[in-house]
Parts: sequence; C-alpha cells; structure tokens
Amino acid sequence: MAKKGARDIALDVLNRVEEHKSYSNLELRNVLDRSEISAADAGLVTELVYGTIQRRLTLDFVLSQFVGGKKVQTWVRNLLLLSLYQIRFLDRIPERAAVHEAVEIAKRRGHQGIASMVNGVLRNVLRQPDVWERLPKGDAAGQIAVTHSHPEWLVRQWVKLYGEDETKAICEANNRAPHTSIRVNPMKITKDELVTNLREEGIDAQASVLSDQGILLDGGHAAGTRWFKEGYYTLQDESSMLVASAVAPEPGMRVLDACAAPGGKTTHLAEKMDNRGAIIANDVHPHKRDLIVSASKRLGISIIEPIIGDALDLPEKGLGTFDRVLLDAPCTGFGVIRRKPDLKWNKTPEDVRSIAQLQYQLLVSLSELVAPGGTLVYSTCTIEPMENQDIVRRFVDKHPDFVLDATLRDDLPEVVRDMVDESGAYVQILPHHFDSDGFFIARLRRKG
Ligand SMILES: C[S@@+](CC[C@H](N)C(=O)[O-])C[C@H]1O[C@@H](n2cnc3c(N)ncnc32)[C@H](O)[C@@H]1O
Repeated sequence: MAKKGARDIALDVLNRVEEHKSYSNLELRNVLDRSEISAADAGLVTELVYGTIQRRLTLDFVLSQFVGGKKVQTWVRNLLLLSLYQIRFLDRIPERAAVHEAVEIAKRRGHQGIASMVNGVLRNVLRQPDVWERLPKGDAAGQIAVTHSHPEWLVRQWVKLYGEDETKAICEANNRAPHTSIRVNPMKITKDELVTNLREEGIDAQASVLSDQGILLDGGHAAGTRWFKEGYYTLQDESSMLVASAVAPEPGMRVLDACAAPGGKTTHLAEKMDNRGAIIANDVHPHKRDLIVSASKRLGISIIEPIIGDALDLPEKGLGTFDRVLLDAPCTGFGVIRRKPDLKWNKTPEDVRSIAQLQYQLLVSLSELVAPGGTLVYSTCTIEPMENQDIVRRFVDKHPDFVLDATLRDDLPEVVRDMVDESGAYVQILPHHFDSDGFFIARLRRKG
C-alpha cells in the first residue's frame, strides 16, 4: 500500500478525535509515532489538525452554505473542513493543490460519487471568495463567535465581561501561533550570555519584557539544543514566569508548591532561591512525579522534594507551615486556547462551575499551611472571573486572618504594574496584552 501523505494522516487524526472524543495532541502523537513521515510533513500534519480544529466554527459556517441540510458522513465532512482550512488559511498551499488532494483522498476512501461532491463543493467555494466575509444573522456576540471561531456561550460571557472590542482581541490572539519562550537558569548562566550563545548558533533570541529571566526565540527547536539538555534553560510561557515573581521566595525559605507537575514553576522558585532552602512539590498524579524529578536534575536543583497526594488532604500530613505556599490551580485553561484549541470546544459552563468549587476548596485547605506573616499565591491559566477574582474575594471575605497583599505590584515587572487591580493584590493578563498566555495571579498574606 502506498505511504499516506500529510493530508491523509491529518484526516485520520481529525476522525479519531471526533470518534473517540479525545484530545488532538494525544491522537497526533499516537498517529505520528506510528507513521514514517519526514519532520516537515509531521509539521504540516500538526498545522492542519490544529488549524482545522481552531477554525472549526468559521469553516462549518462556510461549509453549511454549500452543503445545506444534506447529510454528510463524518470523514467526508472532516475532509471538506480540512480542505477549506488550507484554502482560506494556508497561503503556501495553492488552492488547486488542496482541491486535487481532497478529491484523490475521497476517491481512495469512498467512491467516485463522493469525490465529485467534494470537488463540486470546494470549487464552488473557490468561485465565491466573498463567502469568507459573510456574517451569520444575529447579534455581535454570535458574529464574533463565527468569525473568530469560538463557542458562542464563551464569547457571550466575554462580551459581558470585557466588551466587544476586547473580546475580539482575545479571540484573535487565541488564533495566533504562540511564541516560543524560555527561562534562563541563572544558576548556570546569565541571560545576556545565553542570548549571545543562542544567536551564535543561528537562533534569533530577544530578551522578554515580561520576565527578567525570559527570552523569546524565533525558530529553532528549543528543546533540541545542547543548552537545553545541559540545563541552561526551561521552556516556559512568559506570563507563567510572573507567578514565581509573585511568590517572591528567598533563599533558605520553606516553600510548598501544592499542584506542581510538571514542575515549571517549582523549578523557577528553586532558581529564585539559588537552590537554598526547601521546596515540597506536590501533585495528585503519581505518573507526573518523574517530570519534576527529571527537570530538577537537568537544571542542577537539589532542594525540591516531590510528594504525591491530593492537595485537599495536605493539612493532615503533618508537613508543618510554610513561608510561601503556591496554589497553581487546575483550571479550565481558557488562557491557553492558542496552544490547546480543543479546549474551547470541550469545556462547558458546568465545567467552569465545578472547577471553581474545587479551586475554592483547595485554597481553603492550603491556607492552613501558611505560616503567620507568610504568603499564599493563587494562580490559574484562565481568564474566567468565576475561577479567579471571585475565588480570591470570597476567600478573603471568609478568612479574616488573610489579607490581599497590596505589595504584589512591586514584585511584578514595570509593564504589568498598571494592570494590577486597585487592591494591588491581583492581576489578570489577557492573551492579547503581550501575546502570551492568559494568566491570573493573586497574592494573599497571613496576618503575622
Ligand atoms: C496548572 S497545572 C500545574 C502546572 C505546574 N504548576 C507547572 O507550572 O508546571 C495543575 C496541576 O494540578 C494537579 N492537580 C489537579 N488536582 C489536584 C489535586 N486535587 N491535588 C493536587 N494536585 C492536583 C494536576 O495534576 C496538574 O499537574
């Protein structure tokens, strides 16, 4: 049998995601591991799968104008969406090539009748380029949802919270490819030295404005360099680097990172502590422990002790109290949609409510472990107030021994300070602010 091409493989992945209701990154990994394709083709498969999922609502809206109410088999529909994605969003693929490939796949997987239908629909779309500018009937929220391909319930919620313009900006940022950013390990090298070294190897590297340890890379396989392997840096989003700045640990302190895996922030805390003191890194999933261990080893960190457990039960484990407690909570992840486009389609309003309950319970439990005068940092990679500001306000209202720490501002970089709310204690970064992940960070202090 002839080897499958990139579009065929991408179609397999899209079909499996739909049939198994699974995540595309897992299906992609499964399929790519088993196929013998070049790195360039693997890149194209990934782009086709993520792109088609990312733009699904826009593509569906256009397709519906050509197939109307006709019943179309799942694989044929996915083939049409995949081809429309190439026609509209991939400049480097000629439109004729996208149509030709789709027709060949339809012949191989189905029969001549399906191939003719696919050919007819795609050629009709090509004849009417204005179809991409058409808007659905209805209000602005419904139109933003279709134009920028986000679920309508989410867009409605954002329009209420952030207004139409900001919602559009959020959706546009979610549809842009993320930068690659890395965090220098100051225990091994300075940021300037690392930038110079990377440039000498032909990798374009620029200092981040969001973090004093952050560097933005353009191109290059960041996890493949010898600098990475030897522990000179960690791959991490720039917004996520702000969390360790908010925790502001000092060498010699006792720190608890309650939801720590894979250890991106734990290792950052250890670097800030110059590998002096003690960090307990807890996570509920045993299989993730190794990720923390191997990251620590690679970076030359020895003060992290990984433990496994439900963070809700940590107060009963006799761990004592901590100068700093970080709850980087499980969340809906709506700040990282550009990295995980499936998220926006899979999560429901009910998910937001139930995760918010867990987040509040986690915060209450962990607060018991904060030493008098110590700080408790709560962070998420979502932009839902129900998971963010509401949790923190409710907690402070019911726990008079904790106050919002108005000095958070001072520990954040200049460019973020104006974005801290009037209490001075929390900040919501939206994805379009810096083209980085959407993050929420709050700092609370236990009265001394
Ligand atoms: C946002 S991720 C943490 C990312 C991590 N802090 C980092 O920077 O690499 C949330 C983590 O919480 C863990 N988790 C979820 N529920 C938990 C619970 N009840 N107790 C402890 N960990 C939990 C998940 O396994 C996941 O690794």
